[in-house]
Amino acid sequence: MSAPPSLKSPATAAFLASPRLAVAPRAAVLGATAQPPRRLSCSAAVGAEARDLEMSAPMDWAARSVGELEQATDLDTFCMMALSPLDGRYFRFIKDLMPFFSEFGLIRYRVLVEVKWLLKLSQIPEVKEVPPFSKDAQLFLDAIVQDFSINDAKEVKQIEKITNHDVKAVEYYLKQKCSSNPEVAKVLEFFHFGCTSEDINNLSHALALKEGPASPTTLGKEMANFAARLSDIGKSFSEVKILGKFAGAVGNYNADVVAYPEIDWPKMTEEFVRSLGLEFNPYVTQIEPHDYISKLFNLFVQFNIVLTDFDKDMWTYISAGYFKQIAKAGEVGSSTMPHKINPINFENSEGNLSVSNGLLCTLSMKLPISRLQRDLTDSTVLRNLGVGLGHSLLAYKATMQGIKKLEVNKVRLDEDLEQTWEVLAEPIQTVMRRYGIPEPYEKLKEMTRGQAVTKDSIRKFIEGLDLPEDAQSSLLKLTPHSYTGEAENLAANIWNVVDLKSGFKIK
Ligand SMILES: O=C(O)C[C@H](Nc1ncnc2c1ncn2[C@@H]1O[C@H](COP(=O)(O)O)[C@@H](O)[C@H]1O)C(=O)O
Repeated sequence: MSAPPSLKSPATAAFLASPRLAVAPRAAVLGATAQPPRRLSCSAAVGAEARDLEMSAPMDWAARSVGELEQATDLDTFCMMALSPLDGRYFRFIKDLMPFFSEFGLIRYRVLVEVKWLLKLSQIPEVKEVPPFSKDAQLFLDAIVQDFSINDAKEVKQIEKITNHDVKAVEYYLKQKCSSNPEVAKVLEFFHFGCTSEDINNLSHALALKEGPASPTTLGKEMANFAARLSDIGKSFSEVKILGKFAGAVGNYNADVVAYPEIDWPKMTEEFVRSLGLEFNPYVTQIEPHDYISKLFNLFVQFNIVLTDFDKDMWTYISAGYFKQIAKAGEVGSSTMPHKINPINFENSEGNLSVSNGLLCTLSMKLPISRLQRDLTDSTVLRNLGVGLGHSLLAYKATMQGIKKLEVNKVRLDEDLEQTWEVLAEPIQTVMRRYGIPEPYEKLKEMTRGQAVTKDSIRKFIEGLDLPEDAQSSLLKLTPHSYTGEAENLAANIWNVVDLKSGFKIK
């Protein structure tokens, strides 16, 4: 790779012109393969005789598999070897998040912000050194963002190997890329003008969060209580403002003000941040303080806690037989019990919600803390935004999949209700209180204690009560099946509180 043409300092140019970081030959990296496998020995006493067991150290197969991975060009090999289950086993469920939260995504957003900032500068009359671009030059710059590919991101990574500064690498990449356009080539030094890296980074992360999180809809229409709880939290997502800063290295526009004192920088940068569709945070240090990410993730955590409660209830209903799971031909429930269909989707969801909340809590507790102007601890931590959200997305998909497989087991529900006539003790007692019959609770206790409560025993008890005729006849009509109060109406009216259209939008 040649040095970016815009680099004027001889020292920097010489540094950049120096050979690329030497990549160690594969054999050296995998040095272990070249050596004979180490032997581990241990003693084991078996009865009276003790003998040495010799085991091959795992280095040979491990190194071989890393070698295969390094040579691989197919997705299956990468998935097979991924350390994170999100990137491997569950790749197909969360791949939609990857363009936003991967290394590629971050680089692409940085390119977008740098290009848009150059375009913004060209529209500020006081910045005469960057005159408005012609239509062609604008199209050229837009195309850099629109057509930005994984190969382009790889070019940026090559530059980063030399700079060891990931944001600077993007700036050099753009300078290199734009040197072929005569109009843009004249203003290359205005890429990253007046910016600190964090001006670019915070907007990139904010855009990823704004465009990336999936929008789960309501879960379980018939589960009205959960739908209402989840929807209530869901509405709060839209109240979190995704914020951006662009105020330079200490949050005061120091360098910008010296270069162009006549410009109203807070106003100009607010316009810029808003033009990206983000809210503006004027009170910042070198970094946007990340409080909004904390708020957002705390909401995800709360949402995930309710969903965990839902998953556990569904698991319990299934195990009680209230729901059947529709079997899919070819699928195996248990390797040893052929009849079994486990509630694996709800279990997968519960597990991933737990992993997700662990990560989201860590992120939300860590990110708002940075020493003085900033420390760089957030840089590496922020690379995990997508991991936390990825486990959530995986869980939401698993719950949805679980719900799709369910079938209400009416026979089982009827059986259960038929055996629980004692539930009518509550309404009978309440009607007795209303009509002033003394000691209603005690009388029912006496009737139900130590005896099976049946349809007949309940009927006999009601007939023996001194109640107005209509109250008595409505009690006689009551069955465990019909003792459901307003449940049906409440379930039907759930759409008054659950708004599927705007429930989960993030501003
Ligand atoms: O505008 C600036 O750069 C100001 C500078 N602060 C920095 N701001 C943002 N990024 C910086 C900063 N410093 C380093 N780096 C680069 O961040 C990268 C950190 O890598 P990782 O820990 O893997 O996330 C890694 O690429 C680092 O090189 C300061 O002097 O305070």
